[in-house]
Amino acid sequence: MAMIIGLTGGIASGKSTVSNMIKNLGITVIDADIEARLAVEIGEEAYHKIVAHFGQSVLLEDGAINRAKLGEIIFNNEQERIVLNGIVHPAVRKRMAEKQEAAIGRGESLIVMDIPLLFESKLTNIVDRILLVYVDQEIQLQRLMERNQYTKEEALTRMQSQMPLSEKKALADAVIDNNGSLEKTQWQLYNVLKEWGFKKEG
Ligand SMILES: CC(C)(COP(=O)(O)OP(=O)(O)OC[C@H]1O[C@@H](n2cnc3c(N)ncnc32)[C@H](O)[C@@H]1O)[C@@H](O)C(=O)NCCC(=O)NCCS
Ligand SMILES: Nc1ncnc2c1ncn2[C@@H]1O[C@H](COP(=O)(O)OP(=O)(O)OP(=O)(O)O)[C@@H](O)[C@H]1O
Repeated sequence: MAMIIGLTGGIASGKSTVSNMIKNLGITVIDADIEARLAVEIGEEAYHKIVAHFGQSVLLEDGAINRAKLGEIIFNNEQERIVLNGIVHPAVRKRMAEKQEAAIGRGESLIVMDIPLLFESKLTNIVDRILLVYVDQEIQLQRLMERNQYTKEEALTRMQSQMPLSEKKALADAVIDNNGSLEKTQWQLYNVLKEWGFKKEG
């Protein structure tokens, strides 16, 4: 039986950073953000539903989804966010389940699902263990503003559209504190994986 680890956190808490460390160990990581991008490519079912609801104004000249524009709408309006989630999330779940089946078929014993909204979308039942990447709110804000060149307000509206990391902390099986250096984060990751039965080869 494969063990499925749900890797979660908050926006800019360091999930991709940790997920890259996990991939470097040869473990398959299935990334919800990537699947969500693929699910809304031109021609996909979710793409058509987005255009039908949000209109042509959320499209770029080449017809692709204007992610900045759609983000502006949904991070400032909960109702619209619920509509978008309702369109995109079923397709993401389906795509992730297919990739998980394929990894199990290859005989992999540890599979990581990187799901930013694991708690918000009530997906905790699809994983065996939950690993949370945690940072303090101030650092989260600072890293998000820096990475995306957002104003403080833009960054805060995005953070506020998610469950606070302090609440997620209490619901996780293990927590990686990513306030410090990358070395400290890497060390914590090794310890958790070791505790959960992962043996590094070589
Ligand atoms: C609104 C969109 C177009 C903005 O795209 P953009 O390229 O700016 O951001 P990206 O997709 O890289 O997401 C960055 C982070 O934003 C946060 N986030 C994204 N969508 C949501 C949401 N609906 N609610 C809360 N937080 C969200 C997550 O922490 C995610 O890791 C895009 O995020 C989207 O399609 N969201 C809906 C699908 C979704 O929920 N994706 C997240 C995981 S399935
Ligand atoms: N320990 C750290 N020290 C300094 N900077 C860090 C650290 N961990 C991550 N960062 C930086 O913080 C930013 C957010 O990290 P990352 O992109 O991994 O977060 P994320 O949780 O995957 O975000 P999102 O959900 O928005 O995609 C990035 O610019 C990254 O380089």
